[in-house]
Amino acid sequence: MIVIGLTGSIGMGKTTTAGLFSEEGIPVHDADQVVHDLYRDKAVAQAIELAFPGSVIGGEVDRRKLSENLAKNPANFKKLEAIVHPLVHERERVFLDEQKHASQPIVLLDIPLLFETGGQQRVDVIVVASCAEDIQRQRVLSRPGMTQEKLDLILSRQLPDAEKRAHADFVVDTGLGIDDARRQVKTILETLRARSSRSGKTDNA
Ligand SMILES: CC(C)(COP(=O)(O)OP(=O)(O)OC[C@H]1O[C@@H](n2cnc3c(N)ncnc32)[C@H](O)[C@@H]1O)[C@@H](O)C(=O)NCCC(=O)NCCS
Ligand SMILES: Nc1ncnc2c1ncn2[C@@H]1O[C@H](COP(=O)(O)OP(=O)(O)OP(=O)(O)O)[C@@H](O)[C@H]1O
Repeated sequence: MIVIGLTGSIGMGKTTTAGLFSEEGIPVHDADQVVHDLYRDKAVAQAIELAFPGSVIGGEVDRRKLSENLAKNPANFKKLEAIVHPLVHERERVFLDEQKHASQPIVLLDIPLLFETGGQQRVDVIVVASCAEDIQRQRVLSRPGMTQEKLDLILSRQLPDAEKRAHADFVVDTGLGIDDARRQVKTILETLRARSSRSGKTDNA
């Protein structure tokens, strides 16, 4: 099974690109989505309320409250990540086991902090979603509740885009529109399938 690791800085188009892989029949595991789901879990919400009082509303983690806390004290990111990341990794392991049992030839892990958390070890191929910085800022700042301060805070915790691209096996340019990105994704999959059928032939020779 080929495990693709898809990453990219905030607003670069990871989720959209993951959706294009999904359209092509590739099973996708989305770490950001897992975090959002975990925040609705009672036990997780309790642990986060203990560490960050006032960040749980109605039994669920309120991401806006949590963001306000992090903006006041960015050192708290480490404390939050220590609670959340092991749970995300556990979900990821379960997903990979399930897909392996189902004999899926290619799967995709959408991991925003792939490089920052040593995730390169867990994947076979790295795809980076990227676009020009002005497009990225425009996209992110148009989101409700997003501020320049919050964007800068998140960017300060992410490996710069140029470094991500330098370490990628493939880059999907998401600044050219959805049809172009779809074509790029199809080409990546064709390349991976051709590679794996070549290596299959070599193994059997
Ligand atoms: C900071 C939080 C509250 C902001 O929530 P919000 O709904 O506004 O944003 P969302 O979760 O959609 O993330 C937006 C972007 O920020 C990135 N981001 C999120 N957490 C982090 C982090 N710890 N370090 C760097 N970038 C991060 C995301 O990957 C994404 O690209 C939330 O992202 C969070 O709880 N993060 C901690 C968990 C984490 O590390 N997630 C990353 C993937 S496992
Ligand atoms: N190929 C594309 N063509 C046109 N618009 C795109 C493309 N990819 C992404 N976008 C747009 O850019 C915005 C951000 O995309 P998306 O949510 O996929 O990014 P992300 O990297 O997952 O963001 P985050 O890091 O915050 O989770 C969305 O409005 C999306 O529609």
